Amino acid sequence: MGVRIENLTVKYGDKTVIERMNLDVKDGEFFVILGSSGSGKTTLLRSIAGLTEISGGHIYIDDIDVTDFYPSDRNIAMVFQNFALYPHMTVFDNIALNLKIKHLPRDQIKKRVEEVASLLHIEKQLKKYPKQLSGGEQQRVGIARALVRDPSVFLMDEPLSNLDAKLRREMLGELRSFHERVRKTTIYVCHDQDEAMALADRIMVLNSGEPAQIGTPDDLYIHPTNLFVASFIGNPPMNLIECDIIKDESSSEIVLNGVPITTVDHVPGDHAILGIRPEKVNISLKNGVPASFDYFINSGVNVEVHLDMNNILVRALIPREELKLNLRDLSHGDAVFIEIKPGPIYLFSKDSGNLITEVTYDSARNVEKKN
Ligand SMILES: Nc1ncnc2c1ncn2[C@@H]1O[C@H](COP(=O)(O)OP(=O)(O)OP(=O)(O)O)[C@@H](O)[C@H]1O
Repeated sequence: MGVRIENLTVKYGDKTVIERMNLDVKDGEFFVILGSSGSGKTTLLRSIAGLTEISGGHIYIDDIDVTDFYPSDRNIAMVFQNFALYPHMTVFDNIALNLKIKHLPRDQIKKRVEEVASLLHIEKQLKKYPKQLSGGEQQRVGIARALVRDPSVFLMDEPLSNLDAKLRREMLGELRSFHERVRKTTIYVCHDQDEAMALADRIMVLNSGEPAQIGTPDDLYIHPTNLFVASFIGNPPMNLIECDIIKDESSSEIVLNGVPITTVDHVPGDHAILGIRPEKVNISLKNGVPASFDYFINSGVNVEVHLDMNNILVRALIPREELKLNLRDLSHGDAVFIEIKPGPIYLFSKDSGNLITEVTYDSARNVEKKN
């Protein structure tokens, strides 16, 4: 059950966008395909829908090989970023259209349309025509038109991207709540990591048509396996700073800006990229790795402090109540120290970008100020 992709290859002319991709989306899973513009998200989704011709491989929906099926025979419902409502039909008729085509009994159609309309808070708009609705309401009608059906799979391509920030937030909650209730396999394409983290059971991060990592939002956030995912997931993004590796016979010491941070099992090379989440960085006037204060941004619950370490920006995200010093006493360029809080830190290869090791940093061994 669910959706299975085997050795999928998609080409446009002689340009290969997806090459021999394998993917298993479980039955009832909310699966998000996340990637930047041009990474192949839409191509992948349209291939599953049967709207893009594929050059090789197989696509299974509910264990049926649908590779040669027409889109209309794949039992899917799609929501696009740009969709057209029928202007001469009421909202009710727009939503009911697919059910009428299937000749469902009238009372059942009415019940289903009203349920979905209520879920998306457009129950008062059912008698109106599309042009009497705001952009956000029209978008909800487009989504309702897909949700009202009972397909094997929902395929959604950036359905919220035309909405303003507040509506988008609301709709994220509604889509997730709908999914909790129906548990229908959903494949959802977006480029926004906050949206992906909010919705997904699992996320695939796409990098130039290739899966960079597949996992739960927590997997990707806590255990990124490469620099691409580490820098893509997280807001503000993970600090990625070049460090030195000083070796003795049995172990390697990670040294940041001249200050030893921690010892790890032997790792290759003399340099690596150290990854530290901004929420694991604190600012101190006494202990830690030398840096200079740049500026801070107050975002309510947290304060985001920008620090400079040899021309590299290091962000600290500090809960306001944990702040031990008054940031307004600091001026641009003042010497401060970066303290690392207990928790995971990451070492990535400078060459391949792959994770070398993940270490649980222990503050008991916190670095001392060097004189
Ligand atoms: N019909 C087409 N003909 C030729 N090249 C195409 C076609 N559609 C997409 N491409 C190319 O394939 C690559 C992947 O495009 P795709 O639209 O799948 O990316 P995407 O991740 O969905 O991007 P976006 O977020 O901008 O929609 C891009 O380099 C794009 O230029």
